[in-house]
Amino acid sequence: MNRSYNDSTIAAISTPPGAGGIGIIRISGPASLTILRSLFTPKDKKCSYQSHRLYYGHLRDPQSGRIVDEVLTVYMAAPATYTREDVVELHCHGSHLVLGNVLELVLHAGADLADPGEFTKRAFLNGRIDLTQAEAVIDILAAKTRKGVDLAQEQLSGSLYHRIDPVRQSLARGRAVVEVAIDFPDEDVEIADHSQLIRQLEDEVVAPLEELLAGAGRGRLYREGISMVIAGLPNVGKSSLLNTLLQEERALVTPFPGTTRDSIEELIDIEGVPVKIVDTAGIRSGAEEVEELGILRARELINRADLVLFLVDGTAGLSEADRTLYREVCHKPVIAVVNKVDLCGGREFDLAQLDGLKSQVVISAKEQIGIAGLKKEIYHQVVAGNEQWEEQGCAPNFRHKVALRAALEAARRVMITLEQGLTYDLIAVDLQECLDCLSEIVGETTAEDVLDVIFQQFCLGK
Ligand SMILES: Nc1nc2c(c(=O)[nH]1)N(C=O)[C@@H](CNc1ccc(C(=O)N[C@@H](CCC(=O)O)C(=O)O)cc1)CN2
Ligand SMILES: Nc1nc2c(ncn2[C@@H]2O[C@H](COP(=O)(O)OP(=O)(O)OP(=O)(O)O)[C@@H](O)[C@H]2O)c(=O)[nH]1
Ligand SMILES: [Mg+2]
Repeated sequence: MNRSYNDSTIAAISTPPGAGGIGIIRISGPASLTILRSLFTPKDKKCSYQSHRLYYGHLRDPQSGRIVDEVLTVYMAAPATYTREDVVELHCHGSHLVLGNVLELVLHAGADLADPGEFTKRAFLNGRIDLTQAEAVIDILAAKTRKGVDLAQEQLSGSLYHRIDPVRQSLARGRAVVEVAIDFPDEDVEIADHSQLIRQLEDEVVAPLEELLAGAGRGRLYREGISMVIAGLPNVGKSSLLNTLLQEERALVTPFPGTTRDSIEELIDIEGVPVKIVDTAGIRSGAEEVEELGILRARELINRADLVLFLVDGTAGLSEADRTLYREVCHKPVIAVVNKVDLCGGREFDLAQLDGLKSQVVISAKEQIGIAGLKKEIYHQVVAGNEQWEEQGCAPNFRHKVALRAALEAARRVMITLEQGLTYDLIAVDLQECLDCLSEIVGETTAEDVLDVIFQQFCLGK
């Protein structure tokens, strides 16, 4: 598909701000080569700018003739480029000041500053990639774990598109059959076999859509991750556990209760799931003012958490205060973690007294005992009941999920109408509705404002 697009030439710094070895300015559009010629003095004066070849030389301010940077440049001729338009890249020294100077010259030579995501938007509008692939580019840049990157790379290579496209084809075939029946009512053209059409819808539309929808939870998990709060009485070892999970002395640890006041958040990767760990102030009554504020915040964080690690001190035994705190957190998914097992000689602590507790782990945060088991238990809790996520290939995002759901509803309506032998007009409408929802996912009928929202999530230069 080829959407129309304006014929401006755009430019941006495509490497991150700050100092780096190399910084790249990317230019896309019909004036790219003219702009290159006007700024670049190649070492080889007879250089012919063959496509996809790197050329050494200097960028100069055309007005003063002053050298702005020593560079490598590449011209890539349309359509075999990232955007399908003529593209030029200027590989400069990675100083933001140098890149700023060069960009200014490029804009002066006739380019417009690219909007965030505009290069990728052009790749989409010019039909090189579909919308799910463009979204995958965002996901690659935003992924928090290697697994997240893997899933995004799969989607970039078209995995989601290739799951949705056959469903669309099947719907289009079904629609053709129904339309013939609508167009020739007098000739008594009937859909030959309702049950066959129903079967086709079930196998080729409903089942694949259900499977894709089931993967949406997985998409959310690996994209957004979960928030896990470490909660417990003062001094049970919460900050020690944070440090051990991070393998870094991030939080202060002292033998004095009431050490942590402000909450501390850090991200770790548990089997590919981004887990935000939050260390909180130990909860107790009668604390002084500053500590009390920390405790208030701890309670808020517990309420917002996806998972609570309820930490208790294995040497001290389960106190009344522990029980009270447990009652506060037990409306959440909870793992009870018995700490300081190095001091209590591996003696298991009876947490059966805690109502409804399903999961318990024994560790030593200080001596790093039982940490692998704890991580396994965290992962188990996070995917509980969704183990099939491991095997599935696609990870639809929220936008895909909403459209998949609407498509599925429309497909089910078609089946019901067929079963009840109602009019073909109704069937045609719902088939089209289903098709439209899927076309929206891959970007063929997506409204301009939705596209804007998607591409605004990109960073500059992408
Ligand atoms: N220097 C540089 N590195 C980069 C990029 C870039 O734009 N510039 N990329 C930017 O994100 C990524 C690479 N992605 C790309 C994807 C497609 C095409 C491309 O030219 N595709 C054409 C031609 C393929 C071919 O030669 O067969 C096509 O698909 O038609 C280029 C880069 C990562 N590294
Ligand atoms: N022997 C032993 N000591 C531990 C263990 N975990 C923590 N400690 C000690 O317990 C004390 C309190 O540890 P912290 O990690 O500061 O405890 P906390 O729960 O963060 O305390 P607050 O921030 O005051 O709520 C420190 O002296 C730690 O060295 C453990 O597994 N074994
Ligand atoms: Mg602490």
